[in-house]
Parts: sequence; structure tokens; C-alpha cells
Amino acid sequence: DNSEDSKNAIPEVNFDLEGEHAGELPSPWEGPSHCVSGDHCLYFNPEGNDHNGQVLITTPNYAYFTATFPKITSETQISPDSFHLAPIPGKGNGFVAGRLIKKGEVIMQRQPSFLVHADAHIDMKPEVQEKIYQIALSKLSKDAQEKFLSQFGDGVRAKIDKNSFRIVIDPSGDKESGHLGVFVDVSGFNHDCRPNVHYRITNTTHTTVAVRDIHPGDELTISYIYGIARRSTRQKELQDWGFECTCSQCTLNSLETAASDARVKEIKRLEEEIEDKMSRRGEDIKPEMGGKLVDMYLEEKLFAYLAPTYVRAALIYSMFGNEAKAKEYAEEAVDALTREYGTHAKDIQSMRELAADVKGHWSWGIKVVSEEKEQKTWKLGQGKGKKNETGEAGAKKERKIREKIGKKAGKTVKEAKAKKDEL
Ligand SMILES: C[S@@+](CC[C@H](N)C(=O)[O-])C[C@H]1O[C@@H](n2cnc3c(N)ncnc32)[C@H](O)[C@@H]1O
Repeated sequence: DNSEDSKNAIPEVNFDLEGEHAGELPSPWEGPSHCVSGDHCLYFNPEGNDHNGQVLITTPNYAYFTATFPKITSETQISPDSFHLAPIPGKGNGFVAGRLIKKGEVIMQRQPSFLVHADAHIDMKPEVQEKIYQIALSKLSKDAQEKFLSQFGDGVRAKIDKNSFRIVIDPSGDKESGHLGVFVDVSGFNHDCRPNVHYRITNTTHTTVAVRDIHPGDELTISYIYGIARRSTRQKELQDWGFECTCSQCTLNSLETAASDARVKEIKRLEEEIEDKMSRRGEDIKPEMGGKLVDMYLEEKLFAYLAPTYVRAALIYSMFGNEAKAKEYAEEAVDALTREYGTHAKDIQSMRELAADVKGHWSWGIKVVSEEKEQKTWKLGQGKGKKNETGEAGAKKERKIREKIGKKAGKTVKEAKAKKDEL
């Protein structure tokens, strides 16, 4: 039917970039070549991904952002023959370790082969979408096309649904800038609620890192969801992927499941309590609270989410003047921040300084000092019946510091929580 065809045809237009970044798309990015509804056009980088090509379906401004992102080159990845794709009972294929992969090793770093603005993926008319997706795919190398088509899912759209990662393109975090990125080599990772591999996305670079030692024959897994949740919540979230999770944590017996759910609940309760106390000048905070939280994370095998917990524990122990524990947790924090957020993680410099010189850190002993001061104030108050100014000024200073810590710890936790939006 000709009229249907013309309705669905994608116009071949010579689209002049409009708006803020008109005409600025840096080489070797090409485009736009095909434009569809809502300003969404096709862009292409033939040199991307080792000359296998990268396609992008988005608006001119997001195309500009994406094309200007620097590539991460500082981290190395393990050799590709350290793991291989193999059938995994009940899960299709998955990655299996061929040698011992040590905690902290970077498994792989990739750029997306296919990147589409989430609105375009959701709203585009199916017939038009199928056509522009086919045109986009045809621009990639034969090898990349084969890898794309061998991914799980029926048809291009379903493959994007089941294999893409959510990427926020605008550095300011604007939600409108959500894109779906398909990394053909990353698609082999199956899900586990207690994964041994953590992934992070910086700009558009996808990095996977081992969060514990992975032994030969073990499957390499990532978590598709935010894992610090009770089993029923996790299962519900995984319904979007169309499978019932049978990971080690989801198949615990009923007693063990109850214990795990209770621990998750207690972790959340304690985190809220610490945050609350920190925002109120650390009132009633106990030095062991930070350590207890770390222990519960480890017991619950939450190895992919340790960084904010170690940061908080290190700061609390330092505040209470426990040099050995502050140093121990600060060192763990540096490693965990590197794994989970990369070498430029917020807090990493502060944790390095704390580990290197606990007593020189701004947090050192502030809780001890304030308690001594409080006592002094109390004694003076008893004797003379009036307020002690030094004590008040000290308390004011401490309140400021405490607010700073509260914000710091709170922010890192929120960042971890934001993870659940990914994938
Ligand atoms: C990104 S793909 C992972 C690779 C896939 N197994 C394959 O053979 O290509 C995602 C799909 O793998 C399957 N899968 C992933 N994790 C699973 C799990 N824990 N249990 C069962 N199926 C899983 C689901 O069908 C899911 O939609």
C-alpha cells in the first residue's frame, strides 16, 4: 500500500542544526541524516568503538553533548580471554570466569554502539521506529551488527528494552536527557541481586569492575536493579525484564530469606538514624554505629554498594578519636570509591588524606573534644550559675562541621539510591 508507505517514510532531509550548538558537532561525528518526530535525528560516528561505529538517535543539543564527551583512557581492562560466554542453566547465556579475577580488576570499558533518546524510543510510531532503527543498525560494522542481533530479545526494539542501560547525558542531571545505550559486549552479563561485578557509567563510558574475587568457573553478574531491597520488592522490579530471578539471594530458604529481609530493613533503619543524628550535631551518635553498618553490608553480601558505608564509618571513628579504625575504614573507602565511582569520585581525596594522616584530618577527635568541653561547661555552670561562652562557641563550630558531615554522608547515600534508576 503506497499511501501507508509514504506515511511511514522517513524523510531524507538536510537538517541544519538549530539552537545553541548549531553547526558545532565535532568530527568524526556525522549527521544529522534522518530526522523523525520531535527533533530526533540520526547521527553517526564511523570511528567510534574501534571503527565498528556508533549510532545516536537524539536531538541536536544532546548530539552535541554526547559527541564532545572525552573517552576514558586511564583504566585498563582484563584481557578478553579471562572470561567467556557460556550457557547458564535457566538464564540463556552468561559470562564465566576462566581465571581468578581479583577484587578491583576492571573487567571491561565500552562505548555504546547504539544510543537512543528515551523519549524517541518510547514515543516513536512503531513502523517509523523500525525503519530508523534498521537504517541506524546498517551503519555499524558487520561485526557490531552481528553482536547486536545476537542479543537477547525478539526484534530491535525488544533487544534495546532488554539490553540497554539508562544514561543521563546532561551533566547537570536533567532527567529529560535520559538515553538508552546498548553496549553489545556488556549484554552478556546476567542479573544477580548480590552481584560480583559493579558497573558505572561516566558520560557514556560503561565500566565494569569486580567487587570481590571471582573464581574460575564462577559466573560474572551485575545487578539490573538497586539491590538493597527485600526479596518481594526486588522480584517486582525485575518483572520489567520478564524473568523470575533465581539468583542465590532469591533462592534462599524461607528462614534465610526472612533473615535477609530483616537485615535489609535494619540497614535502612540504621542509615536513617545515623543521617538524622549527623544532621543534629551528631547528638547521641555512637562510634560503633558506622562499624555495625559495614558489618551488616558485608553479611548481606552487598559488595557492590560499600563506598558510602565505609566513608561514613571512617568519619565517625575519626570523630571519636579511634585512629586505627578510622585509618582501616578510610583505606577501604578509597578502594570502594574507586571501584564504584572511579578514581575521580567525590570524597576520595578526603578519604586518602584521612588514611594517610588521621590526626591531621578535619574530622579528627571533634566528638571527643566537644564532650570534654560539654563537661567543662557543665562544671562551670554548676559553680557560677552562668553560661560558658567558650562552650557555646565550640558547640556552634561543631554544629557547622556536623552539618557538613551530614550533607556529605547523605549525598553519597543518595547517589547510591539513584543507582536504582539505572539499567
Ligand atoms: C542482558 S540479557 C543477559 C544475557 C542473556 N542471558 C543472553 O543469553 O543473551 C538479559 C536477559 O537474560 C536473562 N536473565 C538475566 N539474568 C537472569 C537471571 N538471574 N535469571 C534468569 N534469567 C536471567 C533474562 O531473560 C533477561 O531478559
